[in-house]
Amino acid sequence: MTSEPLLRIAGLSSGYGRVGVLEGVDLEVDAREIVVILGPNGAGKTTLLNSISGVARPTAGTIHFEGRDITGARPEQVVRLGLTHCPEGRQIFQRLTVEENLVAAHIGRAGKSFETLRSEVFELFPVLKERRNGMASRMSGGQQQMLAIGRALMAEPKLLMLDEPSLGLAPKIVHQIFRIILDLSKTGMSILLVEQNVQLALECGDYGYLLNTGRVKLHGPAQEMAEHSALGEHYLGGATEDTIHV
Ligand SMILES: Nc1ncnc2c1ncn2[C@@H]1O[C@H](COP(=O)(O)OP(=O)(O)OP(=O)(O)O)[C@@H](O)[C@H]1O
Repeated sequence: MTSEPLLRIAGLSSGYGRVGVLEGVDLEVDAREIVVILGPNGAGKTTLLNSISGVARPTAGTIHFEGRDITGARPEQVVRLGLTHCPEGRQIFQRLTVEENLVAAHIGRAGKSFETLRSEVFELFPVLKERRNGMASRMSGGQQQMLAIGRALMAEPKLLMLDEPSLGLAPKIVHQIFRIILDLSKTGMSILLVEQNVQLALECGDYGYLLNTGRVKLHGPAQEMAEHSALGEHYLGGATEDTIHV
């Protein structure tokens, strides 16, 4: 018997108001898995995360999390179920301190206290502990990204959705962020990762999906995706019509 995936998306169409973006997207994330979503600008990657987290409204299809139908659920309901979205662009409170940012992100979802969660975040990102009383706006881009991930972790996610965590960061910091993603996965957390850094994302991930013009164009185990010639074609605009399962 095959077990139910942690997240199961079937035939999802979604967008903003009358603007349709996604069409017929099928995607699954298993427990402890790192699933990577790739695709050129405007492909619909962020819209997919927004649809799961309740920011964009699905117009067709279903989203199940731990077997529960969450299609069209509100963001605060989704996060309470253990699905946390760390959005693109490090959306942190610039005028609050590191500590205050973490306090504001704590929703008291499950069993762990604020202090325990904060210690876990500080262990993962020692620099946040060092700068706990410093203003977020005074930190570097990499440190702000760490704080954004730290904030997401304060909600105790079972599935963490990360939207382009490496965007605009120096290579050394990017590697550090990917190392953290792997470490989080080892703790049993599932990760849904949107990335423009294709090579690194597929090295780190278990399974990949390529989106283009709101549809899944290619999907398969990360290693096989990395070797697939169609991956480059989609980035260069030579899209094929059907979904390829590698
Ligand atoms: N709030 C919005 N209202 C209307 N249209 C939107 C909104 N946000 C995004 N779009 C449109 O939806 C389409 C997909 O955008 P989306 O941000 O999901 O793509 P993406 O793959 O994440 O791209 P990028 O890598 O550039 O962030 C684009 O055509 C974009 O203009």
